[in-house]
Amino acid sequence: MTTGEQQASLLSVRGVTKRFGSFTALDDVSLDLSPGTTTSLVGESGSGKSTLARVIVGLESVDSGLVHYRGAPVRGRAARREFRRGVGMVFQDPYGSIDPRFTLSEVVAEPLRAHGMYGKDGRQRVRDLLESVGMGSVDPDSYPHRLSGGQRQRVCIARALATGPDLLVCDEPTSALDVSVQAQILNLLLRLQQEHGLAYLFITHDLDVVRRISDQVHVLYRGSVVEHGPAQSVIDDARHPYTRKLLSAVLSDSPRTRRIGREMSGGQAAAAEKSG
Ligand SMILES: Nc1ncnc2c1ncn2[C@@H]1O[C@H](COP(=O)(O)OP(=O)(O)OP(=O)(O)O)[C@@H](O)[C@H]1O
Repeated sequence: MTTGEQQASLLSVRGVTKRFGSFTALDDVSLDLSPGTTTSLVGESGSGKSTLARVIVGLESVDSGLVHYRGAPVRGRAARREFRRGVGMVFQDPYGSIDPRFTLSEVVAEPLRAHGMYGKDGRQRVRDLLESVGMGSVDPDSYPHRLSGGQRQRVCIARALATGPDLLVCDEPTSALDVSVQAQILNLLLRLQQEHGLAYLFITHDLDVVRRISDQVHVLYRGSVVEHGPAQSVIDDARHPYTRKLLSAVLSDSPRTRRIGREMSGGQAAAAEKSG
């Protein structure tokens, strides 16, 4: 890659290798994320998707390789801090991701406080964030125990957006939710992407969802990227045998994927997003 290409990408992963003991979870992985676009990461269970997501957001160290953010290596204290402010993460399990001892406003305010951004208008900022994820009618001083999975995931998304990131890493953000709620959360993420110009790195097992939301797809197999490219061409014209196998195994036209597809399409999207 040239320096010019590296500057054009919002986030660039270069030659990342990650081992757990003698097991190589990621083997020389590279990928680039462009501003405002969605890149999906697909692969069977254990292929290294979550490990790559964790490496990208700095939750996991690497054995070799480097992550560049906005054209500069994420190295040193100042760069890591800027990176943490610019990159949010949404996890799979909205129950495990929120500490039940804190109120909703405390949960959402946490990254603002960590980055010294709470300030005089912090409370209003938290309200605006909750409003932007469809939680404006919920008391911000209440505790999360009564919230549904979808509502919790909305709070997690508000928290991930608190510092004004330009990239969200979403590790199967809907797979722990009921099918109808999955579509609502996906529609919410799509709306937020449009409103804020967000880039997404989206990990999912659901290739129907990949088809609907992705600009680019990377296919991981045993810790290596075996195929990548525009979503449509990877899905419709997969070159690697593993991708073809994965597609035929997962892209079955199941009732579940058909239903998400219906709920995400057309005019139902806005209505579907409202409750969740
Ligand atoms: N902390 C760890 N210690 C040891 N091995 C680990 C650790 N984290 C992940 N692994 C291993 O690395 C491999 C990749 O795991 P990872 O969770 O990244 O896969 P994945 O593609 O996200 O799978 P899934 O779709 O099931 O979440 C797996 O074999 C896993 O057991």
